[in-house]
Formats: sequence, C-alpha cells, structure tokens
Amino acid sequence: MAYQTITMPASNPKLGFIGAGMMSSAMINGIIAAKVTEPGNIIASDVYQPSLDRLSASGVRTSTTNKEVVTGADVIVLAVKPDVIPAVLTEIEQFLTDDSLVVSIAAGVPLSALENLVPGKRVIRVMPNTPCLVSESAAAFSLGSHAKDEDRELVQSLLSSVGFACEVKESQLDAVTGVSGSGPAYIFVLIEALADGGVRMGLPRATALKLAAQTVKGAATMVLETGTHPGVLKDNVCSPGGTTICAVEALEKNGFRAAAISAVVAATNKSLEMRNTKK
Ligand SMILES: NC(=O)C1=CN([C@@H]2O[C@H](COP(=O)(O)OP(=O)(O)OC[C@H]3O[C@@H](n4cnc5c(N)ncnc54)[C@H](OP(=O)(O)O)[C@@H]3O)[C@@H](O)[C@H]2O)C=CC1
Ligand SMILES: O=C(O)[C@@H]1CCC=N1
Repeated sequence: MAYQTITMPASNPKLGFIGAGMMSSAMINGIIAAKVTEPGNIIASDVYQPSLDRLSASGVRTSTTNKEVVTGADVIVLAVKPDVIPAVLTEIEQFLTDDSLVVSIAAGVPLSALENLVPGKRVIRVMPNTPCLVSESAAAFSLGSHAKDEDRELVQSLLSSVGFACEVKESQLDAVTGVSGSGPAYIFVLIEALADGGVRMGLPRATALKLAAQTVKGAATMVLETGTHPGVLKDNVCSPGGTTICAVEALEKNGFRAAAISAVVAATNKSLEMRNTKK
C-alpha cells in the first residue's frame, strides 16, 4: 500500500505539544525528519526538564509553561497521560482562540469529554503510534463536532507525513488503540522472542536480532505491497512436509493466534475502561 502524499494545507504550521514524553518526542522527531515544518516552529512543554532538554537539542522550542505552547502554536497536541488531560484542558482553555486546533492523542479519552472541557473549540482525537519516529506510523483519527474540513485535511496531512493515517468513527478508536496504538509493543515482544529462539539454537544475539527484525519488516512489506491475503503468503512459505509447517503447528498448539487476538481485545477493553474512569 502506498502512503498518501499530501501537501500540507498550511505551510510551516506552528505545532505545540503539551507533554514531551515518549509519544510526543517520537511524533516531533518524525515530523522534523519528514521536513513538515522547521524545528523552530515546534514548541513543547513538560513538567520534566530532561525531556525538554532532549527536544531542545533537535532545535525545538521548549517551555515549562503550557500557556506558552497554546499562545505559540496553531495546533496544540495534548500528549499527557489520559488522567492528566482534564487538568491540562482546564488550565489552557482561557488561552485558546478561534484559530486553535486541539488534537488529543490520549488513549480512552472521548471527544465528548474533551469538548465538555473546552466548549465550542475545534477538537480532533488521534491514535498514533511510535513508529512515526521512522515515518512508518499507523494512525487513525476522528473529528469533534466543531472541527472543520480544513482541520481534517491538516491532521490527515500531518499524520500522513510520518506514515499511514485514516479517519474512523470515534467508536472504533479504542479498537485502533488495540491494534496499532499498542501494537508496536506486541511486535517488539515477537522480535525479541524470535531472536531468543535464534540464540537458543546457537546464533549470535546480534545476528538473530537483525534476522528477526528484518523478517518482520519484510513480511509486513509483502502484505502491504502485494495486497495478498496473509494466509496465502503463509501457505507460500510452508513447503509440504517442510520446516515451516512444523513451526506453524507449534504456534497453533501454543495458542499464538488466540494470544494475538486476546492482546488486541485486552488493550481495546482497557481503552474503553479508561473512558469510564473518573479523571
Ligand atoms: N506511548 C505510546 O506509544 C502512545 C501513547 N499515546 C498517548 O500519548 C499520551 C502520552 O503517553 P506517553 O508519551 O507514553 O507518556 P509519557 O509519560 O512518556 O509522557 C507524558 C509527559 O507529560 C508530562 N506531564 C505530566 N503532567 C503534565 C502537565 N500538567 N503539563 C505538561 N506535561 C505534563 C509527564 O511528566 P511526568 O512523567 O513527570 O508526569 C511526561 O513527561 C498518553 O495519553 C497516551 O495514551 C498514544 C499512542 C501511543
Ligand atoms: O499504553 C498506552 O496506554 C499507550 C496508548 C497506546 C500505546 N500506548
């Protein structure tokens, strides 16, 4: 699947990030690498100075004051933990203008809760993932009731600059979290486990890790670029009476497929549960 190539509607948009942790820094560094905007057009705030220091090294403006992000940016990305969102929105509401677009990447926080905290404001809920750092993100988003077509275009463009992005119904965003938001972690566990298997059978660690990671990348690229069903691609690897079908039997006996499905269900349910948690 080819990524969409979209010209940013607003050239050099001023981007603000409240929270400069793991997801925020992956997005910021991915956006800088994709040359979407000058690093100096990005401002980030956090309560933890070392996170800000790391971003400063990339040329990003930083502040320990969330107000400075709001007044210095057109797009304000809320990248704090879900339970911190109400306090942050309550704090910044007075500084938002008609030009501000609020983008929340918090898992499990519904648009209705966001819009109640900043009535009348343009809000978009996004579920990104950390591979945006290497321009291989998988992201989905939903528009709040006051967001405009141009906001949709801007967010689609921004997310597409670092990977794949699509609009979904808000009711589907928890499942998106289960598949792609949390998904990189499942694949990292798989890569680590494949490498462990290689080491168990005598390969040097570095060789096993490289082979495992490249195998995951190659298999994913085949699914995306050929459009062939993964079951068919799996069949093509399984020579009759060969090694792979023995491995597939071992995977099935150990509940590999069910484990993967259960992982997605568990993350989705946790996201749904966070919606109901008193913030
Ligand atoms: N990590 C991921 O892969 C993904 C994360 N997300 C979402 O992104 C958001 C951030 O997650 P993640 O980056 O993992 O979390 P992190 O804890 O790494 O980052 C959040 C940062 O916000 C800081 N912070 C806390 N309170 C405030 C405040 N009032 N104002 C400014 N900054 C504050 C935190 O500091 P301190 O630690 O000192 O509290 C921390 O540095 C979450 O809502 C999560 O659901 C979405 C998709 C993927
Ligand atoms: O673990 C989490 O809650 C966040 C949301 C999706 C990925 N990381």
